[in-house]
Amino acid sequence: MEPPQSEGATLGGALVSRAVRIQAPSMRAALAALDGPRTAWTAPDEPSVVAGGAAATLTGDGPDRFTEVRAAAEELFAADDADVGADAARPRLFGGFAFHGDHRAEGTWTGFPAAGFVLPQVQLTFAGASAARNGDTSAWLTVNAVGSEATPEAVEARLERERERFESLPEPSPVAAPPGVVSRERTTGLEEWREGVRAAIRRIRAGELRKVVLAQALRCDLAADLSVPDTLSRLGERYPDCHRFLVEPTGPTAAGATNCDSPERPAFFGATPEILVSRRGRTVHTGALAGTTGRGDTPAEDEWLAEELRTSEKDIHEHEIVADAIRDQLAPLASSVSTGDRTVRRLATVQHLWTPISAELADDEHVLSLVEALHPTPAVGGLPPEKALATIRDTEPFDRGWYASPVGWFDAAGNGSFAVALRSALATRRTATLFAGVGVVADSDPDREWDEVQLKYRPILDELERPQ
Ligand SMILES: C=C(O[C@@H]1C=C(C(=O)O)C=C[C@H]1O)C(=O)O
Repeated sequence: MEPPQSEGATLGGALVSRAVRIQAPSMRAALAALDGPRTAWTAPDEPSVVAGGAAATLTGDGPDRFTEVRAAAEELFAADDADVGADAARPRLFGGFAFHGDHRAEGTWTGFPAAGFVLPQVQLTFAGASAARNGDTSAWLTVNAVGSEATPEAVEARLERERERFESLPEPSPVAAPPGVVSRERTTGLEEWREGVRAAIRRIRAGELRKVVLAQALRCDLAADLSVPDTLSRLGERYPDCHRFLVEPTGPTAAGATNCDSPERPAFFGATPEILVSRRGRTVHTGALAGTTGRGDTPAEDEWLAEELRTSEKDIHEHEIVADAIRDQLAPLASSVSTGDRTVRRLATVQHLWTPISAELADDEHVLSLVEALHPTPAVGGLPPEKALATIRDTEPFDRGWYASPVGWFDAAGNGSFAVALRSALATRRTATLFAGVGVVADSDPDREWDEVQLKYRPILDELERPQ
C-alpha cells in the first residue's frame, strides 16, 4: 500500500504512535533488517536513530518548499495520538532538501525531491554513548501509522511484532570489508577545474562576489555490492564526532526501482563534520566550519599544518565570511547570539577552522525557519548568495542534488537537528557518486583547491576502496 503523500494537502486520518523500550539490537543489524525507505541519523550529542518504512511522506517544491513541508507536518501532527512514554521515542520526520531551490528530481537524483521527509513506520532510538557507558543498553522502538486504517489496536499489535523481531535479531555478521573500486570517472578534469576557479577568482576580484564554493563529483564503479549499514558502521569508527546520515528515496528512482526494498534503490549517505542548526526550545546551536588543511604524517607535521591554518589570512577571511553570514541570518530571529573561539577541528583526514555559534530565539521559531534562513551558508554556497548560486550553476557540470544540503529531523514541537550533507555519496548497489567542494576567495590557488577536493573525497573513498 502506498503511504499517504502530502504537499500541503490533507492526509486523511490521524497519526497514531506507540513505543516500547526494548533490549537494544546492534544498530547495524537493525538497519539491515528494516524495510525501505531507510533512515539513519547519528549525531555526537543525540540519541541515534535508525528507521524504516514510510507511514507518511511529505514533499515540497520550489522556493516555498520549507513552508510547504512545515504546513504539511503541522497538519500531520495536529491530530496525533502519540502515546510514547519518552521524549526520545516521539514521532519525528526525517529527510532534507536539495541544494538548489529549483531542483528537479531527475537523472541520478530521481526520487529525491526539492524537499522530502518521511514519518517512518518503525523507528529505533538508541540511548547514546553516555547512557551505554552507564550500562543502559536499551533502545526505544516506536511504531507510527497514519490514515484511516491507523488504529491504536493495529499499531499496538505491530509494536509487539516488531519488538519480538528486533529482540531476536541474530548476532550481526562481522562488518564487511569495503567493496573495492574498479573504475572511476571525474565530472571535472584538472584543466576545466583550473578554468572554473580562475573565472570565479576574476569575478571576485571584479567585486561581483566575495566567495563561492565550487564542487566536483567522482563516480565510482564498485567491485562488489555495497552494504550501507556496514559502510556507516565503519564511518562511525573513524568519524565518531561527525554526523552520519542515510536517506533513501520514497518514490520511483533513476534505476527504475519502485519497490522500497529493491537492491537497486539509491542511498544518499555520509559522515559530515558540519552542523547546520539544532533547535531545542528557544536555544539554537550552529557554527562556522570553513578553511581546510590536511593531516600530517607525524604529530609535529600535524601541528605545523594546524598552526599554518590557524594563522592563514586567506583561510581566516574565507572562514569569517561564513561566521558573519550565520550571525547576520540569526540576528533578526534571536534575542542574543554568542560566538565561541575560533579553533582548529581535527578529523581523521582533514583539519578545519571551526567557530561555535549559539543563539537564544526571541520567539518560538520552527527549526525549518532556521534551516531556511541559514541554507546555504557561505561554507557551501558563497556570498552574496544569489551571485554565488549563479556562479555554481555556470561552473559545475553536474547536479548537486542533495549534496551540501540540510539533512536531519524535526518533531511536532518544531525542535530538530540538521547537518550539511558533506563527505557524502549517492550510491546504488554497484556505483557510488562522491561529492566534494572548496571555498574560493580572491587569493585561492586552483591547484591547491584541487588537492583539497581530493582530500575531501577520502572519508567516503576510504570506505569504498579495498586497502592496498
Ligand atoms: C564543501 C565542502 O566543505 C566545506 C568547505 C570547507 C572549506 O572550503 O574549507 C570546509 C568545510 C565545509 O564547510 C565539502 O566537504 O564538500
